[in-house]
Amino acid sequence: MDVSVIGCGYVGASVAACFADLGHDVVAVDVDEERVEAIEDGRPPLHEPGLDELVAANAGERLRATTDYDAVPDTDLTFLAVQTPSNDDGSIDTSVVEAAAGMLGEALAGTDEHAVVVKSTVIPGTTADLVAPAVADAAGMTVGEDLHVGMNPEFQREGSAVGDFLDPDKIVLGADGDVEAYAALHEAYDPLREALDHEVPVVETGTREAEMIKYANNAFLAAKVSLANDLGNVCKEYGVDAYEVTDAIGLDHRIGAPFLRSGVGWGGSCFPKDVAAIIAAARAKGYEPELLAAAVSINDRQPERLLSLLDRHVDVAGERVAVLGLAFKPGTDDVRNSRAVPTVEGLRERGAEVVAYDPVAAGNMRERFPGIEYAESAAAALEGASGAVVVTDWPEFADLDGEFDAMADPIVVDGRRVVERREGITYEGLTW
Ligand SMILES: NC(=O)C1=CN([C@@H]2O[C@H](COP(=O)(O)OP(=O)(O)OC[C@H]3O[C@@H](n4cnc5c(N)ncnc54)[C@H](O)[C@@H]3O)[C@@H](O)[C@H]2O)C=CC1
Ligand SMILES: O=C(O)[C@H]1O[C@H](OP(=O)(O)OP(=O)(O)OC[C@H]2O[C@@H](n3ccc(=O)[nH]c3=O)[C@H](O)[C@@H]2O)[C@H](O)[C@@H](O)[C@@H]1O
Repeated sequence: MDVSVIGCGYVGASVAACFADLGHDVVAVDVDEERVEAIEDGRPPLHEPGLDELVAANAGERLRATTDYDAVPDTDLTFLAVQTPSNDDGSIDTSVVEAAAGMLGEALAGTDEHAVVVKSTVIPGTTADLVAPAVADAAGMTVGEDLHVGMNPEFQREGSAVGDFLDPDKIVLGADGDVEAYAALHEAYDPLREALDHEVPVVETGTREAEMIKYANNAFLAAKVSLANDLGNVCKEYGVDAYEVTDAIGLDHRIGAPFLRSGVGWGGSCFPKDVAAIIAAARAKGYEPELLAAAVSINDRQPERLLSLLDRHVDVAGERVAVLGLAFKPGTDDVRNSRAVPTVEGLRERGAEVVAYDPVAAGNMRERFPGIEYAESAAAALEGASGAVVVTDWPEFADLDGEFDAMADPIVVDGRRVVERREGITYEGLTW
């Protein structure tokens, strides 16, 4: 099948490379020349484990990249995978999707038939009410006749995007009853399902439902972590180990073990953006989503709770304090909405001299905080520090041991339950 993917970011690049590897002829389109050049040269346009091999293996053959939309009409199906950032009030900014839909429509003018599928995360109604008319008007096509429109949300995580795409828990196909759109999506996904040794549930639904499934999925997971944090904060007040509690409740199949790790909270490019967007969308309709709003405020509070535990042991004004971990989660250099940002801000407000360490994310955090010190290793960050806070659960922090002896005052406040408690350090867990 000939497939085009608009947008070569985290989602678009991995989706394009995976579909090519599964045997489709894929053309990836982006306005960013560097990303296009990278793919054309056989290099991944961004860091994502496994993407390098897939791009190298398929570039120049089943995977091509271009800045030119003229390549699109030769394909049968186009996925729109451009960014959907937040407006200042948290609502979704659809201007990039709308612009891409218009460009796509212009390129499709004169085409006999085409399927357009939104992969970006968008508020219910965006596909049917904004994208479909934008493409149809620019192309001079008619939705449901020669233009088939669908919505296929993506559930991959950063750091495991390729693996998640190739072995999904579910495939959601929204197409408002358009048989041709469902058929095109099935044709795209059939090789993936055939390559697996187990069945993948395929949910055929409407475009609004598909859009909402994506938000509900992220909102549920974010709220699950916030509930674990809320309960964890209660545990801490009572001297109860929240991890023993969540390990036990996670055994109840109705609860499930994943996403119960309490600590300094959730960050990244998606949970904060998507929870804010669905809250804003609810409010726009006059509904107050109280539980989701509480999930956000609990999340916003956790970094300050982390620092207040440090305050119990040391007045950090004028003192060197180590921040271990800057990425929003391990396995990535992404610092967008990382809990390290409010943590560093809180330390600086207290007058601390911050020395930060992250195995890969220091470069990105330097753009946000150029004025703090960045250490080359956790050991170097800890040396002479009067306190340390752990913000990211990088596995290497679990191996720290004698390094704490070089601290001026070995106070360790762990926001991720990754450091081993040991003799000789004053250890505080955020929720244990
Ligand atoms: N990052 C992730 O792990 C996940 C993201 N999503 C959703 O997928 C969507 C895309 O996210 P990312 O890939 O992270 O974004 P990104 O910002 O990494 O990539 C978007 C790409 O689209 C390109 N682009 C923008 N306008 C264009 C146009 N008119 N024509 C062609 N290319 C254009 C940009 O240059 C950029 O390379 C968002 O809605 C996001 O919420 C969904 C699941 C996972
Ligand atoms: O829409 C998206 O873009 C993606 O958002 C998340 O993926 P991602 O943000 O890459 O990372 P997660 O592994 O979900 O972690 C998100 C945040 O939650 C935190 N978290 C996660 C799990 C947990 O138990 N505790 C916890 O604090 C992590 O530290 C991290 O800051 C979802 O897991 C993906 O399914 C979704 O496709």
